[in-house]
Amino acid sequence: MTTALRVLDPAIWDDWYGKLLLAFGGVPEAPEEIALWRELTECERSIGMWDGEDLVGTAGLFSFRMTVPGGASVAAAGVTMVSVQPTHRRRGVLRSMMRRQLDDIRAAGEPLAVLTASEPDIYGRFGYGIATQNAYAEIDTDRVRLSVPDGTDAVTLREVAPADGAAACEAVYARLVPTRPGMLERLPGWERLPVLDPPGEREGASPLRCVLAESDGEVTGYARFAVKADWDLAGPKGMVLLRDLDALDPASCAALWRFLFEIDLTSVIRTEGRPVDDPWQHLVSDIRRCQVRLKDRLHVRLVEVGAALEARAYTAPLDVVLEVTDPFCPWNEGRWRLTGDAKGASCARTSDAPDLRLGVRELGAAYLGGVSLDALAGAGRVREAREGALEAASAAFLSTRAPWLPHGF
Ligand SMILES: CC(=O)SCCNC(=O)CCNC(=O)[C@H](O)C(C)(C)COP(=O)(O)OP(=O)(O)OC[C@H]1O[C@@H](n2cnc3c(N)ncnc32)[C@H](O)[C@@H]1OP(=O)(O)O
Repeated sequence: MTTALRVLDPAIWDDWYGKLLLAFGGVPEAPEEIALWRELTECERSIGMWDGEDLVGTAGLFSFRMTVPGGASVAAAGVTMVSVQPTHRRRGVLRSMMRRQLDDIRAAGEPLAVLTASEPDIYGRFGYGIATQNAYAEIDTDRVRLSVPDGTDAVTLREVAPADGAAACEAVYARLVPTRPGMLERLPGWERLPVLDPPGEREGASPLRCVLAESDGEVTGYARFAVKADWDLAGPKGMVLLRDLDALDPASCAALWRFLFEIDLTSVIRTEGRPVDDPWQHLVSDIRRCQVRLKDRLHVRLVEVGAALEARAYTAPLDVVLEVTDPFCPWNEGRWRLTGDAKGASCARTSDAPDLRLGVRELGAAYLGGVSLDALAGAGRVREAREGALEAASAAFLSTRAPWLPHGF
Protein backbone atom coordinates (compact mmCIF):
# COMPACT_ATOMS: atom_id res chain seq x y z
CA MET A 1 0.00 0.00 0.00
CA THR A 2 1.46 3.35 -1.08
CA THR A 3 -0.44 6.04 0.70
CA ALA A 4 -0.40 9.82 0.66
CA LEU A 5 -2.15 12.35 2.85
CA ARG A 6 -3.61 15.39 1.08
CA VAL A 7 -5.61 18.42 2.11
CA LEU A 8 -9.22 18.16 0.99
CA ASP A 9 -9.94 19.75 -2.36
CA PRO A 10 -13.43 21.31 -1.96
CA ALA A 11 -14.28 20.09 -5.47
CA ILE A 12 -14.27 16.47 -4.26
CA TRP A 13 -16.16 17.09 -1.01
CA ASP A 14 -19.09 14.89 -2.14
CA ASP A 15 -16.82 11.88 -2.71
CA TRP A 16 -14.91 12.54 0.51
CA TYR A 17 -18.11 12.75 2.55
CA GLY A 18 -19.52 9.74 0.72
CA LYS A 19 -16.50 7.72 1.89
CA LEU A 20 -17.14 8.85 5.44
CA LEU A 21 -20.76 7.68 5.24
CA LEU A 22 -19.62 4.38 3.76
CA ALA A 23 -17.32 3.74 6.73
CA PHE A 24 -20.28 4.44 9.03
CA GLY A 25 -22.33 1.72 7.35
CA GLY A 26 -23.41 3.34 4.09
CA VAL A 27 -26.77 4.66 5.32
CA PRO A 28 -27.59 7.81 3.30
CA GLU A 29 -28.19 11.08 5.13
CA ALA A 30 -30.94 13.55 4.30
CA PRO A 31 -29.97 16.09 1.63
CA GLU A 32 -30.39 19.01 4.06
CA GLU A 33 -28.07 17.35 6.56
CA ILE A 34 -25.44 16.73 3.89
CA ALA A 35 -25.79 20.34 2.73
CA LEU A 36 -25.22 21.60 6.27
CA TRP A 37 -22.09 19.50 6.82
CA ARG A 38 -20.76 20.60 3.42
CA GLU A 39 -21.15 24.20 4.49
CA LEU A 40 -19.59 23.60 7.91
CA THR A 41 -16.60 21.57 6.71
CA GLU A 42 -13.35 23.52 6.93
CA CYS A 43 -11.82 22.02 3.79
CA GLU A 44 -8.41 23.61 4.37
CA ARG A 45 -8.28 21.78 7.72
CA SER A 46 -9.59 18.47 6.37
CA ILE A 47 -7.49 15.66 4.96
CA GLY A 48 -7.85 12.56 2.86
CA MET A 49 -5.63 9.49 2.80
CA TRP A 50 -5.09 8.18 -0.70
CA ASP A 51 -3.98 4.71 -1.75
CA GLY A 52 -3.05 5.40 -5.37
CA GLU A 53 -6.28 6.64 -6.93
CA ASP A 54 -8.44 5.49 -4.03
CA LEU A 55 -9.55 7.72 -1.20
CA VAL A 56 -9.32 5.43 1.84
CA GLY A 57 -9.34 7.75 4.85
CA THR A 58 -10.98 11.02 5.92
CA ALA A 59 -10.52 13.38 8.87
CA GLY A 60 -11.43 16.98 9.56
CA LEU A 61 -10.97 19.77 12.08
CA PHE A 62 -13.28 22.53 13.23
CA SER A 63 -11.84 25.76 14.64
CA PHE A 64 -13.84 25.83 17.86
CA ARG A 65 -13.53 27.97 20.95
CA MET A 66 -14.47 26.14 24.13
CA THR A 67 -15.26 27.35 27.64
CA VAL A 68 -12.82 26.08 30.28
CA PRO A 69 -13.11 26.22 34.08
CA GLY A 70 -13.05 29.87 35.12
CA GLY A 71 -15.04 30.91 32.06
CA ALA A 72 -12.28 31.66 29.53
CA SER A 73 -12.83 30.74 25.91
CA VAL A 74 -9.93 28.72 24.52
CA ALA A 75 -9.09 27.61 20.97
CA ALA A 76 -9.89 23.92 20.66
CA ALA A 77 -9.62 22.01 17.40
CA GLY A 78 -12.66 19.79 16.95
CA VAL A 79 -11.63 16.47 15.44
CA THR A 80 -14.38 15.17 13.20
CA MET A 81 -15.42 13.01 10.25
CA VAL A 82 -12.75 10.40 10.93
CA SER A 83 -13.05 7.28 8.81
CA VAL A 84 -11.00 4.55 7.21
CA GLN A 85 -12.45 2.36 4.50
CA PRO A 86 -13.17 -1.24 5.56
CA THR A 87 -10.73 -2.43 2.87
CA HIS A 88 -7.88 -0.55 4.60
CA ARG A 89 -8.63 -0.87 8.30
CA ARG A 90 -6.00 -1.74 10.92
CA ARG A 91 -3.01 -0.82 8.79
CA GLY A 92 -2.19 2.42 10.54
CA VAL A 93 -4.22 4.87 8.42
CA LEU A 94 -5.94 6.37 11.46
CA ARG A 95 -2.62 6.63 13.25
CA SER A 96 -1.12 8.58 10.32
CA MET A 97 -4.08 10.94 10.24
CA MET A 98 -3.92 11.49 14.02
CA ARG A 99 -0.21 12.30 13.68
CA ARG A 100 -0.85 14.82 10.94
CA GLN A 101 -3.76 16.42 12.77
CA LEU A 102 -1.96 16.91 16.07
CA ASP A 103 1.06 18.39 14.30
CA ASP A 104 -1.24 20.76 12.38
CA ILE A 105 -3.15 21.74 15.53
CA ARG A 106 0.11 22.49 17.31
CA ALA A 107 1.34 24.56 14.36
CA ALA A 108 -1.95 26.51 14.45
CA GLY A 109 -1.30 27.36 18.11
CA GLU A 110 -4.41 25.67 19.47
CA PRO A 111 -3.66 24.25 22.93
CA LEU A 112 -6.51 21.74 22.88
CA ALA A 113 -8.04 19.12 20.63
CA VAL A 114 -11.50 17.72 21.33
CA LEU A 115 -13.70 15.04 19.84
CA THR A 116 -16.69 12.81 20.34
CA ALA A 117 -15.88 9.19 19.63
CA SER A 118 -17.90 6.58 17.77
CA GLU A 119 -16.29 4.08 20.18
CA PRO A 120 -14.58 5.17 23.41
CA ASP A 121 -11.70 2.72 22.94
CA ILE A 122 -10.17 4.42 19.91
CA TYR A 123 -8.57 7.69 20.98
CA GLY A 124 -6.93 7.14 24.38
CA ARG A 125 -3.79 5.84 22.68
CA PHE A 126 -3.44 9.24 21.00
CA GLY A 127 -3.66 11.08 24.33
CA TYR A 128 -7.38 11.89 24.46
CA GLY A 129 -9.07 11.49 27.85
CA ILE A 130 -12.81 11.24 28.49
CA ALA A 131 -13.60 14.59 30.09
CA THR A 132 -17.38 14.82 30.05
CA GLN A 133 -20.34 12.54 30.24
CA ASN A 134 -23.89 13.00 29.04
CA ALA A 135 -26.90 12.01 31.10
CA TYR A 136 -29.76 10.46 29.16
CA ALA A 137 -33.13 10.03 30.82
CA GLU A 138 -36.45 8.41 30.14
CA ILE A 139 -38.87 10.00 32.59
CA ASP A 140 -42.16 8.34 33.51
CA THR A 141 -44.30 11.46 33.65
CA ASP A 142 -47.37 9.48 34.74
CA ARG A 143 -45.64 8.64 38.03
CA VAL A 144 -42.97 11.27 38.59
CA ARG A 145 -44.05 14.62 40.05
CA LEU A 146 -42.28 17.96 39.78
CA SER A 147 -41.75 20.50 42.58
CA VAL A 148 -41.09 23.89 41.09
CA PRO A 149 -39.43 26.88 42.78
CA ASP A 150 -41.07 30.18 43.64
CA GLY A 151 -41.50 32.40 40.63
CA THR A 152 -42.23 29.60 38.19
CA ASP A 153 -45.85 30.71 37.73
CA ALA A 154 -44.66 34.15 36.65
CA VAL A 155 -42.86 32.71 33.62
CA THR A 156 -44.95 32.74 30.46
CA LEU A 157 -44.58 30.22 27.67
CA ARG A 158 -45.11 30.74 23.98
CA GLU A 159 -44.86 28.20 21.18
CA VAL A 160 -43.20 29.39 17.99
CA ALA A 161 -41.96 27.73 14.82
CA PRO A 162 -38.34 26.63 15.51
CA ALA A 163 -37.06 28.83 12.69
CA ASP A 164 -38.90 31.86 14.08
CA GLY A 165 -37.57 31.27 17.58
CA ALA A 166 -34.02 30.45 16.53
CA ALA A 167 -32.54 33.92 17.06
CA ALA A 168 -34.00 34.20 20.57
CA CYS A 169 -32.76 30.69 21.42
CA GLU A 170 -29.30 31.56 20.13
CA ALA A 171 -29.20 34.64 22.35
CA VAL A 172 -29.95 32.48 25.41
CA TYR A 173 -27.40 29.90 24.32
CA ALA A 174 -24.72 32.56 23.86
CA ARG A 175 -25.26 33.78 27.41
CA LEU A 176 -24.88 30.25 28.74
CA VAL A 177 -21.69 29.37 26.85
CA PRO A 178 -19.29 31.10 29.30
CA THR A 179 -21.06 29.61 32.32
CA ARG A 180 -20.26 25.95 31.76
CA PRO A 181 -16.95 24.28 30.78
CA GLY A 182 -17.15 22.25 27.59
CA MET A 183 -19.64 24.51 25.82
CA LEU A 184 -18.64 25.72 22.36
CA GLU A 185 -19.08 29.21 20.99
CA ARG A 186 -21.21 29.06 17.88
CA LEU A 187 -19.27 29.45 14.66
CA PRO A 188 -21.17 30.93 11.69
CA GLY A 189 -23.62 28.38 10.32
CA TRP A 190 -23.66 26.20 13.45
CA GLU A 191 -26.91 27.79 14.62
CA ARG A 192 -28.60 25.68 11.94
CA LEU A 193 -27.63 22.40 13.59
CA PRO A 194 -30.08 22.53 16.54
CA VAL A 195 -33.04 23.17 14.22
CA LEU A 196 -32.08 20.62 11.57
CA ASP A 197 -35.15 18.42 11.24
CA PRO A 198 -35.17 16.21 8.13
CA PRO A 199 -38.66 14.68 7.73
CA GLY A 200 -37.12 11.31 6.81
CA GLU A 201 -35.40 11.06 10.18
CA ARG A 202 -38.35 11.73 12.45
CA GLU A 203 -39.25 8.05 12.84
CA GLY A 204 -42.94 8.76 13.26
CA ALA A 205 -42.54 11.78 15.52
CA SER A 206 -43.88 15.27 14.88
CA PRO A 207 -41.80 17.99 13.27
CA LEU A 208 -39.52 19.81 15.71
CA ARG A 209 -41.39 22.23 18.01
CA CYS A 210 -40.11 25.13 20.07
CA VAL A 211 -41.44 26.73 23.24
CA LEU A 212 -39.96 29.96 24.56
CA ALA A 213 -39.99 30.92 28.24
CA GLU A 214 -40.39 34.65 28.87
CA SER A 215 -40.04 36.79 31.96
CA ASP A 216 -40.74 40.52 31.94
CA GLY A 217 -40.97 40.40 28.15
CA GLU A 218 -37.53 38.85 27.70
CA VAL A 219 -36.79 35.35 26.44
CA THR A 220 -35.20 33.50 29.34
CA GLY A 221 -35.21 29.94 28.07
CA TYR A 222 -36.42 27.52 25.45
CA ALA A 223 -37.22 23.88 24.85
CA ARG A 224 -37.08 22.17 21.48
CA PHE A 225 -38.81 18.84 21.21
CA ALA A 226 -40.99 16.55 19.14
CA VAL A 227 -43.94 14.41 20.17
CA LYS A 228 -44.33 10.82 19.14
CA ALA A 229 -47.95 9.81 19.49
CA ASP A 230 -48.77 6.26 20.51
CA TRP A 231 -51.88 4.45 21.69
CA ASP A 232 -52.78 1.06 23.05
CA LEU A 233 -55.99 -0.46 24.48
CA ALA A 234 -55.46 1.44 27.73
CA GLY A 235 -55.31 4.77 25.96
CA PRO A 236 -52.63 7.29 24.99
CA LYS A 237 -48.96 6.67 25.77
CA GLY A 238 -47.14 9.27 23.69
CA MET A 239 -43.54 10.27 24.17
CA VAL A 240 -41.91 13.69 24.31
CA LEU A 241 -38.55 13.61 22.56
CA LEU A 242 -36.60 16.46 24.12
CA ARG A 243 -33.83 17.77 21.93
CA ASP A 244 -32.65 20.68 24.03
CA LEU A 245 -33.71 22.84 26.94
CA ASP A 246 -31.72 25.83 28.13
CA ALA A 247 -32.70 28.49 30.63
CA LEU A 248 -31.14 31.53 32.25
CA ASP A 249 -32.76 31.15 35.66
CA PRO A 250 -34.34 28.44 37.86
CA ALA A 251 -37.94 29.61 37.36
CA SER A 252 -37.68 29.52 33.56
CA CYS A 253 -36.00 26.13 33.73
CA ALA A 254 -38.76 24.71 35.94
CA ALA A 255 -41.51 26.27 33.82
CA LEU A 256 -40.16 24.56 30.72
CA TRP A 257 -39.86 21.19 32.43
CA ARG A 258 -43.38 21.51 33.84
CA PHE A 259 -44.68 22.26 30.37
CA LEU A 260 -43.01 19.11 29.01
CA PHE A 261 -44.35 17.01 31.88
CA GLU A 262 -47.89 18.17 31.22
CA ILE A 263 -48.21 17.70 27.46
CA ASP A 264 -51.49 15.88 26.98
CA LEU A 265 -51.54 12.29 25.73
CA THR A 266 -47.89 11.70 26.65
CA SER A 267 -46.48 9.69 29.54
CA VAL A 268 -42.72 9.70 28.90
CA ILE A 269 -40.03 12.31 28.26
CA ARG A 270 -36.94 10.97 26.55
CA THR A 271 -34.01 13.39 26.66
CA GLU A 272 -30.97 13.87 24.52
CA GLY A 273 -27.66 14.09 26.38
CA ARG A 274 -28.01 16.45 29.33
CA PRO A 275 -25.42 17.74 31.82
CA VAL A 276 -24.78 15.27 34.64
CA ASP A 277 -25.70 18.02 37.16
CA ASP A 278 -28.82 19.15 35.30
CA PRO A 279 -31.20 20.91 37.74
CA TRP A 280 -34.26 18.92 36.62
CA GLN A 281 -32.94 15.95 38.61
CA HIS A 282 -33.63 17.97 41.77
CA LEU A 283 -37.16 18.89 40.76
CA VAL A 284 -38.46 15.33 40.45
CA SER A 285 -40.13 13.21 43.09
CA ASP A 286 -38.70 9.88 41.97
CA ILE A 287 -35.32 9.90 40.22
CA ARG A 288 -35.38 6.12 39.87
CA ARG A 289 -38.33 6.32 37.50
CA CYS A 290 -36.31 8.70 35.33
CA GLN A 291 -33.89 5.96 34.25
CA VAL A 292 -30.81 8.18 34.07
CA ARG A 293 -27.90 6.64 32.17
CA LEU A 294 -24.44 8.07 31.54
CA LYS A 295 -22.37 7.91 28.39
CA ASP A 296 -18.91 9.29 27.58
CA ARG A 297 -19.13 12.44 25.53
CA LEU A 298 -16.28 14.92 25.04
CA HIS A 299 -12.74 13.55 24.78
CA VAL A 300 -10.07 16.18 25.43
CA ARG A 301 -6.41 16.22 24.42
CA LEU A 302 -3.89 18.75 25.69
CA VAL A 303 -1.87 19.55 22.58
CA GLU A 304 0.31 22.06 24.44
CA VAL A 305 0.32 21.10 28.10
CA GLY A 306 1.71 24.40 29.41
CA ALA A 307 -0.60 26.66 27.42
CA ALA A 308 -3.65 24.52 28.12
CA LEU A 309 -3.13 24.35 31.88
CA GLU A 310 -2.48 28.09 31.95
CA ALA A 311 -5.68 28.85 30.05
CA ARG A 312 -8.05 27.68 32.79
CA ALA A 313 -8.61 28.77 36.37
CA TYR A 314 -8.59 26.55 39.47
CA THR A 315 -11.21 26.22 42.17
CA ALA A 316 -8.65 26.42 45.01
CA PRO A 317 -5.10 27.79 45.18
CA LEU A 318 -2.69 25.34 43.63
CA ASP A 319 1.08 24.88 43.43
CA VAL A 320 2.04 21.52 42.02
CA VAL A 321 4.77 19.93 39.90
CA LEU A 322 3.31 17.53 37.36
CA GLU A 323 5.48 14.94 35.66
CA VAL A 324 3.75 14.23 32.38
CA THR A 325 4.22 11.33 29.97
CA ASP A 326 3.07 11.76 26.39
CA PRO A 327 4.61 9.29 23.93
CA PHE A 328 2.48 10.51 20.98
CA CYS A 329 3.34 14.21 21.45
CA PRO A 330 6.73 14.09 23.18
CA TRP A 331 7.07 17.88 23.28
CA ASN A 332 4.74 17.72 26.30
CA GLU A 333 6.82 15.25 28.27
CA GLY A 334 8.59 16.23 31.46
CA ARG A 335 7.92 18.33 34.53
CA TRP A 336 5.64 21.34 34.69
CA ARG A 337 5.08 23.62 37.67
CA LEU A 338 1.46 24.72 37.72
CA THR A 339 0.42 27.51 40.05
CA GLY A 340 -3.02 28.99 40.01
CA ASP A 341 -6.27 29.90 41.68
CA ALA A 342 -9.75 31.09 40.75
CA LYS A 343 -8.34 34.12 38.91
CA GLY A 344 -5.88 32.33 36.62
CA ALA A 345 -2.74 30.26 36.40
CA SER A 346 0.80 29.96 35.14
CA CYS A 347 2.52 26.82 34.01
CA ALA A 348 6.20 26.49 33.12
CA ARG A 349 8.84 23.82 32.76
CA THR A 350 10.77 22.97 35.91
CA SER A 351 13.43 20.59 37.11
CA ASP A 352 11.95 20.47 40.62
CA ALA A 353 10.93 17.14 42.10
CA PRO A 354 7.50 15.95 40.93
CA ASP A 355 4.41 16.00 43.13
CA LEU A 356 2.17 14.00 40.78
CA ARG A 357 2.97 11.68 37.89
CA LEU A 358 0.41 11.18 35.17
CA GLY A 359 -0.12 10.72 31.45
CA VAL A 360 -1.45 13.39 29.12
CA ARG A 361 -4.61 11.31 28.72
CA GLU A 362 -5.33 11.67 32.44
CA LEU A 363 -4.71 15.42 32.21
CA GLY A 364 -7.21 15.55 29.34
CA ALA A 365 -9.80 13.67 31.40
CA ALA A 366 -9.35 16.02 34.39
CA TYR A 367 -8.93 19.21 32.37
CA LEU A 368 -12.54 20.42 32.32
CA GLY A 369 -13.06 19.66 36.00
CA GLY A 370 -15.57 16.84 35.61
CA VAL A 371 -13.26 13.91 36.40
CA SER A 372 -11.27 14.02 39.63
CA LEU A 373 -7.55 13.37 39.73
CA ASP A 374 -8.28 11.47 42.94
CA ALA A 375 -10.58 9.06 41.10
CA LEU A 376 -7.95 8.55 38.41
CA ALA A 377 -5.40 7.91 41.18
CA GLY A 378 -7.77 5.32 42.62
CA ALA A 379 -7.46 3.50 39.31
CA GLY A 380 -3.68 3.78 39.42
CA ARG A 381 -3.64 6.26 36.53
CA VAL A 382 -2.28 9.19 38.59
CA ARG A 383 0.52 8.62 41.10
CA GLU A 384 1.27 10.83 44.06
CA ALA A 385 4.96 11.58 44.67
CA ARG A 386 4.49 14.07 47.55
CA GLU A 387 2.01 13.39 50.32
CA GLY A 388 -0.95 15.74 50.20
CA ALA A 389 -0.37 16.80 46.61
CA LEU A 390 -3.16 14.65 45.23
CA GLU A 391 -5.89 15.97 47.50
CA ALA A 392 -4.91 19.60 46.88
CA ALA A 393 -4.61 19.23 43.11
CA SER A 394 -7.75 17.17 42.86
CA ALA A 395 -9.81 19.82 44.67
CA ALA A 396 -8.32 22.63 42.59
CA PHE A 397 -8.97 20.95 39.25
CA LEU A 398 -12.67 20.22 39.91
CA SER A 399 -15.28 22.52 38.40
CA THR A 400 -18.29 23.71 40.42
CA ARG A 401 -20.50 23.26 37.37
CA ALA A 402 -20.12 19.97 35.53
CA PRO A 403 -18.62 20.26 32.06
CA TRP A 404 -20.98 19.48 29.21
CA LEU A 405 -20.97 19.39 25.44
CA PRO A 406 -24.49 20.25 24.26
CA HIS A 407 -24.23 18.96 20.69
CA GLY A 408 -22.19 16.61 18.56
CA PHE A 409 -19.86 17.53 15.73
C1 LIG B 1 -13.97 11.83 15.95
C2 LIG B 1 -14.68 10.88 15.03
O1 LIG B 1 -14.92 11.18 13.92
S1 LIG B 1 -15.12 9.35 15.64
C3 LIG B 1 -15.46 8.34 14.22
C4 LIG B 1 -14.47 7.24 14.00
N1 LIG B 1 -14.88 6.50 12.79
C5 LIG B 1 -15.60 5.34 12.81
O2 LIG B 1 -15.92 4.80 13.86
C6 LIG B 1 -15.99 4.79 11.47
C7 LIG B 1 -15.72 3.27 11.37
N2 LIG B 1 -14.35 2.89 11.72
C8 LIG B 1 -13.27 3.33 11.03
O3 LIG B 1 -13.38 4.09 10.08
C9 LIG B 1 -11.90 2.80 11.42
O4 LIG B 1 -12.04 1.50 11.93
C10 LIG B 1 -11.17 3.66 12.48
C11 LIG B 1 -11.05 5.08 11.97
C12 LIG B 1 -11.96 3.70 13.79
C13 LIG B 1 -9.80 3.06 12.74
O5 LIG B 1 -9.00 3.19 11.59
P1 LIG B 1 -7.73 2.22 11.33
O6 LIG B 1 -6.98 2.79 10.18
O7 LIG B 1 -8.19 0.83 11.24
O8 LIG B 1 -6.87 2.42 12.65
P2 LIG B 1 -5.29 2.15 12.79
O9 LIG B 1 -4.94 0.94 11.98
O10 LIG B 1 -4.53 3.38 12.50
O11 LIG B 1 -5.25 1.81 14.32
C14 LIG B 1 -4.50 2.55 15.25
C15 LIG B 1 -4.71 1.88 16.60
O12 LIG B 1 -6.08 2.04 16.99
C16 LIG B 1 -6.65 0.76 17.25
N3 LIG B 1 -8.05 0.83 16.83
C17 LIG B 1 -8.48 1.23 15.63
N4 LIG B 1 -9.83 1.19 15.59
C18 LIG B 1 -10.23 0.76 16.80
C19 LIG B 1 -11.51 0.51 17.35
N5 LIG B 1 -12.64 0.71 16.65
N6 LIG B 1 -11.56 0.06 18.63
C20 LIG B 1 -10.43 -0.14 19.33
N7 LIG B 1 -9.19 0.09 18.84
C21 LIG B 1 -9.10 0.52 17.60
C22 LIG B 1 -5.84 -0.20 16.44
O13 LIG B 1 -5.94 -1.50 16.95
C23 LIG B 1 -4.46 0.38 16.59
O14 LIG B 1 -3.98 0.05 17.88
P3 LIG B 1 -2.41 -0.08 18.21
O15 LIG B 1 -1.80 1.27 17.92
O16 LIG B 1 -2.39 -0.43 19.64
O17 LIG B 1 -1.91 -1.14 17.29
